[in-house]
Amino acid sequence: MTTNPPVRRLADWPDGRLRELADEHGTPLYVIDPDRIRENADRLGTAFPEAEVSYALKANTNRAVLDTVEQCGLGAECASAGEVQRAIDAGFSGDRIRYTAVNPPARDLDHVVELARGHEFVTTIGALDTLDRLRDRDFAGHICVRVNPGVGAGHHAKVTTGDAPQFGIPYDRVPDVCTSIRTEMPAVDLVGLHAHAGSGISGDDLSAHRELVRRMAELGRQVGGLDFVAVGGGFGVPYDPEEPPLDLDAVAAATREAFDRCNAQLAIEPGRYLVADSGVLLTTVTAVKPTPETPVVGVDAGMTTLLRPALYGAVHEIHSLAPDGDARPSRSCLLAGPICETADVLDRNRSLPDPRYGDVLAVGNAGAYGYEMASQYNSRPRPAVVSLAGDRIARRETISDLTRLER
Ligand SMILES: Cc1ncc(COP(=O)(O)O)c(C=O)c1O
Ligand SMILES: N[C@@H](CCCC[NH3+])C(=O)O
Repeated sequence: MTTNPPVRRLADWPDGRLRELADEHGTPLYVIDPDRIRENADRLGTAFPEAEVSYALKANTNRAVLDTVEQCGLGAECASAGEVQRAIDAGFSGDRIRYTAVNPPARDLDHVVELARGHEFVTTIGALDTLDRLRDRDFAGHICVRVNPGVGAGHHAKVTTGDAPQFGIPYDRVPDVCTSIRTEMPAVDLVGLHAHAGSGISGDDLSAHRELVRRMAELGRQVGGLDFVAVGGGFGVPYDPEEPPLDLDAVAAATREAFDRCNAQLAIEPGRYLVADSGVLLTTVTAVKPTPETPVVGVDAGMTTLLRPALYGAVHEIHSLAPDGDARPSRSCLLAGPICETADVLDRNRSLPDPRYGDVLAVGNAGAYGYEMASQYNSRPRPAVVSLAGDRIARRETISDLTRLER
């Protein structure tokens, strides 16, 4: 059974403290609560006691986040040489790191092969020629094969990976590929299989998750002699306040049942589930423009701060932190950021206590794929990140940072 609340909604954050942080550090500002990451890690560990749980770094690579995850004893699933380096720097030992190479650039392989000599982590290949490229670099070590399971799931087609051809070796070819690795490549040790259905799995699409796990267990039995079979991450969190939280015990039960009779260890690699509700984004109202239809409310966080609404049409919970908000009438508004793109809209129809210039708004579930996908487009410096306790865990970029890399 789970031991702590399965979701932290925006209303559970301390408004007064968020206002203080906005005053002290300015906005846009990401606020991260490491305690919530620990609670999420505990809940995963309780639901999946038999599994090796690795954090998918791509959700949030801030060093304070990685330190917290490392202290929780989880592993690190890395998508690039940069993420492997970050994991090592944060103290993850090689046996807790897995590098999942997706069409890896040569520079990534150079760096990773060098790191693997000292740290002996597992490298997951999604194409046979990646193995040839590793051998060209005298790679010797642990290999895992990424499978394209032909089963996808996710909150949006853009993040549904299990049936996308660019990820993994087609399911039916995997046994032969594993045989040739074992017979023709003595320097590498095949230790696992891996697949990932996609990101943002909700209670409704558990059937896809179950089918992926079933297929992977079958493959694990067929290939045999493996240390682990990884069935990916993708556990969703409710962005809509009305949506119930993912029933983690039900996901674990479905996984266990489908993984039946596979001798290898079950491995999972959630990103979003660990960090999404550990973070909020604070943004300030910079303009209120009456229009004949929905009034436009300008805010200082745009698609360069939080890309998810523009990229996926994602809808995040948004609250006003105005101290007198309860006394104001509600108004529907279009919340737009400061970027010269029509897509730069946080929400087209959001009801808020009559927004006024200077109000601070809080955006929920911003701990995953928020800061991580921020950019400097329109020459907007990236925001600061602070912990709920007030530690500055990433400084705000300045205008001079924008040209730091240029001659
Ligand atoms: C290979 C792999 N593992 C793990 C994850 C983590 O996904 P999520 O953050 O949805 O748990 C992803 C992202 O979708 C991924 O591509
Ligand atoms: N960036 C996506 C998740 C992608 C996961 C990467 N495989 C999101 O914000 O929902």
